[in-house]
Amino acid sequence: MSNFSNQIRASSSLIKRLKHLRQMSSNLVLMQTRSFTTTEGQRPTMVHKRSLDILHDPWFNKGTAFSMTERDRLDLRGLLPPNVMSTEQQIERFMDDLKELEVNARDGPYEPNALAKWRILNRLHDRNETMYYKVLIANIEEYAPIVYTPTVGLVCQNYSSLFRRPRGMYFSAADRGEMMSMIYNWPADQVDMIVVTDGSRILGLGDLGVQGIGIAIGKLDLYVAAAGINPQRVLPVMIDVGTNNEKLIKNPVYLGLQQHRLDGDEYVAVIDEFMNAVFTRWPNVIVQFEDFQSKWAFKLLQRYRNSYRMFNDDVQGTAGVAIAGLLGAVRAQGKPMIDFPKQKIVVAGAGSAGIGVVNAARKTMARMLGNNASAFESARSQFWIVDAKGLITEERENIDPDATPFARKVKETNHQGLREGASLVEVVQAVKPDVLLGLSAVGGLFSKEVLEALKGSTSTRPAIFAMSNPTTNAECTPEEAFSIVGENIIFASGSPFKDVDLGNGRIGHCNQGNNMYLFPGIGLGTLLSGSRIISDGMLQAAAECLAAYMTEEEVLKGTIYPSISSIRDITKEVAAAVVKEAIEEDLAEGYREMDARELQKLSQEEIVEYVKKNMWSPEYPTLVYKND
Ligand SMILES: NC(=O)c1ccc[n+]([C@@H]2O[C@H](COP(=O)([O-])OP(=O)(O)OC[C@H]3O[C@@H](n4cnc5c(N)ncnc54)[C@H](O)[C@@H]3O)[C@@H](O)[C@H]2O)c1
Ligand SMILES: O=C(O)C[C@H](O)C(=O)O
Ligand SMILES: [Mg+2]
Repeated sequence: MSNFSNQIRASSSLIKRLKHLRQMSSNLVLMQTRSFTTTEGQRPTMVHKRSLDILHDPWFNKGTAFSMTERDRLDLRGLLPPNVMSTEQQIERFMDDLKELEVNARDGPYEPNALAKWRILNRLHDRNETMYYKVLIANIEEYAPIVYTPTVGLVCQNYSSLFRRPRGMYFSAADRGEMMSMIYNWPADQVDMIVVTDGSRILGLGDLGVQGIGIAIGKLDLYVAAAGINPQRVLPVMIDVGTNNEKLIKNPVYLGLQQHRLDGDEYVAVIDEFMNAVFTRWPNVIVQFEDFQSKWAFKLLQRYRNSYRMFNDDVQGTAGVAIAGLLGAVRAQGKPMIDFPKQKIVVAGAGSAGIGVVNAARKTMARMLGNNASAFESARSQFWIVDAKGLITEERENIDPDATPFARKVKETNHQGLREGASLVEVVQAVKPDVLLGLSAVGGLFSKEVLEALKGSTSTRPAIFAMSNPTTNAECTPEEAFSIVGENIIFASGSPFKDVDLGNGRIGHCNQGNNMYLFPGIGLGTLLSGSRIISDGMLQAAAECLAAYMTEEEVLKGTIYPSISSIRDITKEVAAAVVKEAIEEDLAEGYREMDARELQKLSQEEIVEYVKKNMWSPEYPTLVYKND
């Protein structure tokens, strides 16, 4: 009996325990269901789309809020900026932007509605590419300053707020080991042109991190508008290795990795992995490096230029544009170009752009002087380089190896009454240069004192190149240059300025000395020649073509660069010059049905025609549905 009652007691307690367990598990289910309901709001939605088709579908798009798992499973990895955001952060970003609209729209004193114009154009770009490029090409003079320099700088500064629909690809430090598979998330089978930046030096605006993608987009707009590269075959890329901009690291709505930049071998490994991935998928692509800080610009150029089809626009494109302008300035003095090696040139700025220019200018001078060792040595002495620490001489401590060949010798500086670290004013006063060229990113560096000193120039027509971007970083304005130095000068700036009214119907012409006159033609010419690399000769041919584009009459009037309204024509000519040089150097391997042997047979006119025929124009094709 006791056994029986014991059994009853045991089984009733078992039943109780079971009941309790059931209750607990049903509570758990309830809790799970509740928590599921509160965090997600609904059961998963089944989608039959992937990749850009989701991002472009307003029903499904979550923008930066796609989780990493979703990004992986929906083939979105790399198509969005790396920072995964909550809905609250997204809304904060949107509201900030909406409320700041009026304050942010202005770009300097000239353009009160710059950002508003950019937004309208950008929306058109998202909806209808053909129409966008038709508008851009037909109005290039008016809208290049919006989609490109200078407003693109303001766009990059505000990109975390302005970001709407993603464009291009993002590879981040967190994607190491994944890039080869991520590159296949890009929906186009063929890509001809990539512009890549790591955002470390955007124009003269410093480290803008992931927001620098705007500059790659702006450069590719010119590739399409000026060079006729098919917009379906361009790819803007941002390599986000972090940022050293503390404001961005602390900004809750920043779109990029909120960590300091990778450096050293770790950094190089990321860029190597990216290059390997893109050239594996698209062996014929051309990669333009843009706005990398000088520290890496030269190193990466040397690392890749003999094995990949790549170039650095800030180092090589800028150098070519500056040489064309410098040769124009010689002609504008009524002298033959061959007099270039006699020019005394003071350069303010020893970064990727400044050093790129002096290296190329020295080589050009040396070639004119006979292209031997003594010519090369004598060309060196035509340059005086001033950086943030003043004149660079042999006595400079920890001198940057890229600047070393241009360090002035102590004997020379003593002779001129100069010394290590002499100020820009002192250098201009002592040297009395023919040319004062600024690539310093310091707005107003060519102060009243500096320009006054330039009045002592020994040139009959001194030239001022205020090449830093954007507008606020120009070393001086054309008004300052013409009013202080005199009417008989040559003036060029990196960002566009209006011509100056000198009174009595005379105008002071303001040239735009920007690498936009070369990079589209360098890219197009390389593509159409099928050259495996971009040689010095091809770059030189591009620069000489730009220099020769201006007539004697134009140059004598002070116009040393073409108007942007003819950028499509000048790009065609530059591309043809690049193709021709590639053929002459036996680098041209051909493009599509035009093989290397066919290319060899083309005359100069036929090369130009070949280039013209291969430039894409924005026309609607007839679309036909194909069910495969
Ligand atoms: N017009 C164009 O086509 C074109 C092309 C490339 C670059 N840029 C412009 O050139 C500028 C520089 O680019 P970067 O890549 O060489 O940048 P960078 O930061 O590497 O170099 C800037 C250089 O300027 C020097 N500098 C700073 N303050 C100075 C001062 N007070 N006096 C003299 N020198 C000073 C620095 O020491 C450094 O050597 C940027 O504004 C960029 O937009 C223009
Ligand atoms: O982007 C430009 O307008 C020119 C140049 O590449 C720059 O970095 O300033
Ligand atoms: Mg640049």
